[in-house]
Parts: sequence; structure tokens; C-alpha cells
Amino acid sequence: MEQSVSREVCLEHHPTARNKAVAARSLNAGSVIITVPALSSVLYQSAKGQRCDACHRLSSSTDRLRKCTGCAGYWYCGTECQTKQWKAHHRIICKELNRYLTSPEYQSMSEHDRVDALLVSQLFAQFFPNGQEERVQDDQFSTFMDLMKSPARRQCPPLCIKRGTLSASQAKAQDLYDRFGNNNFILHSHLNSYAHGIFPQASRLFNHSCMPNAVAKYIITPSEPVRMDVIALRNIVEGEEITLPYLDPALPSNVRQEALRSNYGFACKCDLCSVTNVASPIVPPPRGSEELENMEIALHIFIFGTPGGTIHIPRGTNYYRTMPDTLTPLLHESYLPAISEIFSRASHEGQYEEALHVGPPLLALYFLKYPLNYPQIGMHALELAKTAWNAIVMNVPTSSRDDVQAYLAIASQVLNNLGPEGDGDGPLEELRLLKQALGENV
Ligand SMILES: C[S@@+](CC[C@H](N)C(=O)[O-])C[C@H]1O[C@@H](n2cnc3c(N)ncnc32)[C@H](O)[C@@H]1O
Repeated sequence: MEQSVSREVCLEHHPTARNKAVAARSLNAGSVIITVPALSSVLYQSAKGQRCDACHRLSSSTDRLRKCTGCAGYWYCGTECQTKQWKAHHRIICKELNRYLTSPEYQSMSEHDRVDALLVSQLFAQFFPNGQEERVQDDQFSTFMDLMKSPARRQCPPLCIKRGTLSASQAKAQDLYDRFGNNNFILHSHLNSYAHGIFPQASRLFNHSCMPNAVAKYIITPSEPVRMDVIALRNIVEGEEITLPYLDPALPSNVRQEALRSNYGFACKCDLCSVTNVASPIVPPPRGSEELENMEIALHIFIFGTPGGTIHIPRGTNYYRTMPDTLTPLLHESYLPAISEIFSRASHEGQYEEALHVGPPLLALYFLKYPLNYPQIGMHALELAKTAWNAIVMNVPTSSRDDVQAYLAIASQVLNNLGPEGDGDGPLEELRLLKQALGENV
């Protein structure tokens, strides 16, 4: 049976995942499929004092954050955010926070688990402010309680709330925590992760694919809860399932399968998993060898159509379906991390020739592993464009304006499809400045 959610999406039956989100009408690439506010979120330790704990805006020299004078552990951009969080949950957490953060239980947790421990505490404080009996009525929270539980049942950490109510609350907290593993999101700005958040409507709707046709981005607006926008990566036809990636599609297929099975309880049957159902066992030839050089040239030809020189935006999709067997070693789990490490180091240290030698095969590999318009493709193309531009400025003979323009064209297509997200400026502003430097109309 079909259940309408909005003009864009409806829910249909799924044989094992309860429901699936389906396009209620044709959706264009780049369109916002849904926009939903966070029910609750917690910053990573590294973002504490840098971002407002409530709305996530960054501190600046003109807009400094002020810390809560009660606990000195939560920071706000103004009284509006502070008052909202105080009323929602901080009045119940504040007095306990310092004892909690220094407790042996909290100290022994991983960074990921610490963030979730505070998140479950916030949720409990907000919706069971008087202990476990009285539940605050809220549509978003009801949707959260209707979410599927994680198959990997993990014990809920102790809560950061008054000691007296702790033992009675733990069973209820477990009920909340059981939904964390397969529903919570990692928030990012320009692809840098900075928080965990709960977006019940998005969790209720979207199943996973390693070749998704949509991605989540986060919108930060002063004094408002952070929002998730789900964006179409490509045109989606009416009736097609809309999917998100629950993990990085570029991970080796055996790593993806294992993570999806243990954290989410399903065996992925997406196109990518059914084509490359095992990670390549063949180790690629060593860097510097002629064999690897030839393999990278073959990859370049396969994706970009030419053995080198100027790159044109690849128009195809699903390259993994027709990839020649000779390229299989490049799917080995060691290849992608090694080549991206070389690129980052070389471009950072000004070794432009080396960076521009490994950068294009890395870009080709991204086209192979990621779906059309996947943000990582655009971010790497932008890095390549900046590296090629810096090389021109430093008179490195192997770089040309055509190269910069070609990388910029790819970056533009992908990053404009994604649109503004996270903190202001960022990649879209870098694109604009680089185009300006090239003398292009911006
Ligand atoms: C965030 S929920 C997705 C929404 C869910 N379909 C619903 O009706 O509430 C995540 C859960 O959906 C199921 N799921 C998600 N993607 C799936 C897929 N590709 N194949 C099978 N099950 C999937 C798994 O049980 C997973 O733990």
C-alpha cells in the first residue's frame, strides 16, 4: 500500500526493510527532495567551543560564542540558542555534566560513543523530563520511536542526568539507544564531520544503496536547529526508489557488506554489490613500476576517453558494469588510500608534478566507485584544479590552463548540483575565486 509523504515522496512496502521511499513524481538532479530539522544533535569534542551547541554556527572574531556559566561545557552564539537548549534539555543536564565527563565510564568510551552518550542523555532529558513515566508529546519524537531498532543491540551508556532517577531511567534510555545504531547521522560541513544528529523523518524514509541517487547535506542557520536537505544526485523518475549511502561507497565491497550486515542487519543487493561482490584480492603493482603506470593510463582511457592530456567531463554512469578485468587490481583495498595519501601530501607540500601525476587517476577512480555527481568527486576535482593553478603560478611546465578549466568544469557540475551546505563560503566560493583568477565570467 502506498502512503503519501509529500509532493516528492511516498512510502511503499519493501519485502525486508518494512518500507521504501519512492519518487512521487519526476525529480531533477540537484532538487531538494525533503528538508527536515534535527530532533537533537551533539558536537564532536573537536568542535566544542568552535560551534554553537544549538545551531552549529561557527564562532568568529565578530561573533564570539559564550559558554554556559553553569557547566562551562556548552557554548552558544546568543541568548536565543541558549534559552531554547536550556528549556529543551540543558536544565536537566547542566549540573551533572562535569561529574559525568570525568567519570571512568565516560572516559573509557570512544569518541563516537561519547557523542552518542550525550545524545541519548539530551533526548531522555527532553522527552522524559520527570523520569520515565511522563513523555512529552511531539510528532518528531513519535516518528523516532517508530523507527526500526538496530540489529546489533549495544548496552546504553549511563545517562548524564540526576543520580536519583538514573536506575529507573535506564530501561527507557535503552529503548531510545536501541534506535541509534541504524538511524543516526554524522553531520558534516564541506565533507568534514563535526557532530552526530537525529533526523527521524529522514531515517523513516530512506534505505541504503552503495550507488545512491541522493545524498544528505546539512544547512546551518543562526538560531535555528540544523537542517538536513536530501538532494537528488541525478534525475530520478517517478516510481523509482530514493536511496542514501549509509557509508562511503568507495570502501571495498567486503568492508561495506560486513558493516551493513553487522550495523544494519541486511545483505546489500544494490547494483554495485552484485557486480563487484568481492574486494579484489590482487595487490596492484608497486608505485613507480611500468605495470602500474600502464594500468593507470588504461583507467584514464576508460573513464576520460584519452590516454592523458585534457580531460573532458565523463558523461557515462555505472562504469563498474563495463570495467575491463585488467583494472581489477586498482579495486584492491590498498590502492585508493595509498594514492589519495600521495596526492594530499604532494599537493600540500608543493610537489606539484607528483600531485598532478597521481591526481587524475584518483579522479578516474572516483568516477568508477561513486555515482554521478557524488560530492567527493567534486571536492577532489576542485583540489586538482587548485593544484594545477598553483603549478602554473610556480611555472611547472606540465600544467596548463586547459587542465585547470577541465577540473573546474567537473568540480562546478558536481558542487553546484549539491548547492550551498554547511558553513558559508567553502568550496563554492573557492570555485568562484578560481574562475575569476582564470578570467572566466562568474
Ligand atoms: C534508516 S532505516 C530505513 C527505513 C526503513 N525502511 C523503515 O521502513 O523504517 C534502516 C533500516 O532499513 C533496512 N534497510 C535499509 N536499507 C536496506 C537495503 N538496501 N536492503 C535491505 N534493508 C535495508 C535495514 O533494516 C536498516 O536497519
